[in-house]
Amino acid sequence: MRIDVITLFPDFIAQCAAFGVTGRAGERGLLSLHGWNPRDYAEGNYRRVDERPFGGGPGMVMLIDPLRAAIEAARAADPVPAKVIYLTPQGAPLTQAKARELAARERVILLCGRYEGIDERLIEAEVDEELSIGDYVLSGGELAAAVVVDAVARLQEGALSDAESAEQDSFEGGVLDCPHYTRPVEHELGRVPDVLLSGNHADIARWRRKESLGRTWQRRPDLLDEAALTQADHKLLDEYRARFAE
Ligand SMILES: NC(=O)c1ccc(NC2CCCC2)nc1
Repeated sequence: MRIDVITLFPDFIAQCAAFGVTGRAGERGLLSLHGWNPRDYAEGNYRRVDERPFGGGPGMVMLIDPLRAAIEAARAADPVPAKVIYLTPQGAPLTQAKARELAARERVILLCGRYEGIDERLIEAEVDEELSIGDYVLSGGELAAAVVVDAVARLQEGALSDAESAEQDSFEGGVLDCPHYTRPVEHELGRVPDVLLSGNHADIARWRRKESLGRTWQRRPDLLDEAALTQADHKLLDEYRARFAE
């Protein structure tokens, strides 16, 4: 997968993707990341990329032309067509399902704004989708872009070893992850649940599913409504809830 990022701070994105799973995905040729700086396409002595907003008000707005030229340069760098995604609080929420959809694409161009945002005419003309990583405001779209890069990189085939498999992801199947334990079995903070030591894989899978469902019920009941629960799931959830009825 190829990701082009339009940003005033290309090094920022390169650094975010240089470590761990994203770094390894790059080394394995599973993901290629390219930064395009609108300032390289800005004209005039000061190479302006922003200007004051019409209608007054605080802050600055990013100019159309440097952004448009950077997007065109990114498009021209590879024959594969790419959708342009603008990271903004006004965007659709990024979910694991959306991450999987993006991870299946050959190319994506991520557009990062700064200041108060970008001229609306550029959004209308060049942006295919607007995405938000959460309901809060950041000083730039770069952190949101880095989150998207991470979420799609780990989903590239071969990015995660079997031990790290994305199949058991939190939100996989729309429910939260179960608790995880490792050695030592006994610790001053407590003991590992016996079922996980039993070697009985059916019991372990059942316990993990029950914990995932139970935690989702407790912490994110909104997700539970969306998740397609089987009859067996409902039984597990009843068992989990029974703990609190006593
Ligand atoms: N929640 C988010 O995904 C998000 C994205 C961009 C942003 N700030 C950018 C947007 C235009 C100027 C700064 N803040 C928040």
